[in-house]
Amino acid sequence: MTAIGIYGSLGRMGQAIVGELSALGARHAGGADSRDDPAPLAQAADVLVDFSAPSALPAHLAAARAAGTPIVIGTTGLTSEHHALIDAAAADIAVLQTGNTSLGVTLLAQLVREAAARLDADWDIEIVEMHHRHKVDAPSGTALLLGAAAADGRGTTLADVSVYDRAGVTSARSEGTIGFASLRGGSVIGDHSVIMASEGERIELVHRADSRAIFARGAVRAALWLATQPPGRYAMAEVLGL
Ligand SMILES: NC(=O)C1=CN([C@@H]2O[C@H](COP(=O)(O)OP(=O)(O)OC[C@H]3O[C@@H](n4cnc5c(N)ncnc54)[C@H](OP(=O)(O)O)[C@@H]3O)[C@@H](O)[C@H]2O)C=CC1
Ligand SMILES: O=C(O)C1=N[C@H](C(=O)O)C[C@H](O)C1
Repeated sequence: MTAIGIYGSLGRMGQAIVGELSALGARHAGGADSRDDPAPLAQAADVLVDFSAPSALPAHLAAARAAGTPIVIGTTGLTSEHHALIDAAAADIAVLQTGNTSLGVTLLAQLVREAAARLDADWDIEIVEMHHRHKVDAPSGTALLLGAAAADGRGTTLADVSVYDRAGVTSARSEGTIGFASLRGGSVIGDHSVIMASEGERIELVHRADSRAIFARGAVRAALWLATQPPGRYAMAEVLGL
């Protein structure tokens, strides 16, 4: 039985993952949180999952790499420096990083890419997300993932077309940009809307998470799949065969 180690094991996601392990045929190899040395867990586990904090990612990746243990990274709020570290680690171990491990969002990203590819640039794309009051990063990792899919569908990159803040802006919307809005409040697990708006009509592609179990099940499925892969950087769509 595959032993899964959890970085961030006492958090909301860590606890949700613990609750899904046995039903999916996995074993709990243990957990590590902010006061723990990440190395022993990396050595004890067949595969790791990380749902902790961006500041912890360099140490978690280094421990996984030193132990030769594959790692699923679900932590969001990552910078380009974090992504460079992930690419470097993927030379030695199997790594899967995603802002959302759910089946629904993985499929939604493909629908968004397809819609953006088919619609002209005069269809404005805006992404709205809402999460619980405890969330610390914005926009959400999922919003960024969906924005990247839309930009990819249009043959560009999110870095070139994203607009994260319109406070104080006095000019009209620039064609081809992708805008983001983040709402925070209460206990909302995670809602995302990709709005494509043209003159006289509007398409809205929406995903609503009712439970963290969808992320936890996706993370465990990803870990079980990743445990058998050679070194490289992988995506959720490969796990789910989408
Ligand atoms: N990809 C996906 O599908 C999803 C991703 N997420 C992301 O997962 C992350 C965690 O979310 P959530 O569980 O709600 O957050 P919580 O705040 O509930 O849990 C975070 C956990 O990480 C631990 N942690 C914090 N800092 C460190 C550190 N420096 N080293 C080791 N462990 C640390 C905390 O331990 P301690 O209490 O000791 O500080 C805690 O156990 C977020 O980035 C979130 O956006 C969430 C849902 C789905
Ligand atoms: O912090 C959360 O809770 C979530 N984070 C992920 C994100 O940033 O997109 C995934 C999910 O929406 C819940």
